[in-house]
Amino acid sequence: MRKVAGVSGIILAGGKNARMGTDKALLKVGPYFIIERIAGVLCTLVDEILVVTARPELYARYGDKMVSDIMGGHGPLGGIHAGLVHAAYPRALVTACDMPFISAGLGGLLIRAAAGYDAAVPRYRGYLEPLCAVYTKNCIEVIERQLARGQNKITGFYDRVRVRYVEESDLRAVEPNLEQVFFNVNTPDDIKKAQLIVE
Ligand SMILES: Nc1nc2c(ncn2[C@@H]2O[C@H](COP(=O)(O)OP(=O)(O)OP(=O)(O)O)[C@@H](O)[C@H]2O)c(=O)[nH]1
Repeated sequence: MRKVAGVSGIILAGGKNARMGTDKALLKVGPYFIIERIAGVLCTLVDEILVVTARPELYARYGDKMVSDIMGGHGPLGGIHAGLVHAAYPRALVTACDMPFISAGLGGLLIRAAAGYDAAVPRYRGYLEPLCAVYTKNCIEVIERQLARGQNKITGFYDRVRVRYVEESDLRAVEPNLEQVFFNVNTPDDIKKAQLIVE
């Protein structure tokens, strides 16, 4: 796959991991840590990788820049905001740090779909997947205003920017196993499921 120039990659790794009880991103699925798998896919697509985390010492080897939330305590949307502010490029492919099976096919499709829009967000089985999506710096200001109102819902600002919703038929054209690519690990049981997939 050819890289689209001028795109950042943002890995959100600032969560509490309460359900897992340990850092999800540093659990292994197959021979690789989850964050290692994600960084391996992102580096085929983007020109820099930012990890948004309060613990840079854990993740330094998986990104070019370690950055912290600027508006902390707002959950993943605070991480998206900080990533966009610190990104060197106007567009960013954003992923959670707990999605072991994200693919270059999906990421590439989202980057291409975002052309002419402020964001590109997949919709799978009727649900948006805002933690595996492309956002541009045009979103920064509206996110700031939303967070300042104490509203942390990731999709809460979508009606104020131009969002390209990437529908299931388009997603399937590049990625037949959508259930797998959007799978995220939250609990010890999820890790067992992920292991079964790679075995
Ligand atoms: N930068 C940043 N990332 C966050 C924050 N909260 C969650 N994330 C990330 O957003 C993604 C989804 O997080 P969740 O699974 O909803 O929450 P979590 O805190 O990781 O896990 P739980 O504590 O079990 O809910 C993961 O990649 C998290 O690391 C935050 O406040 N800041």
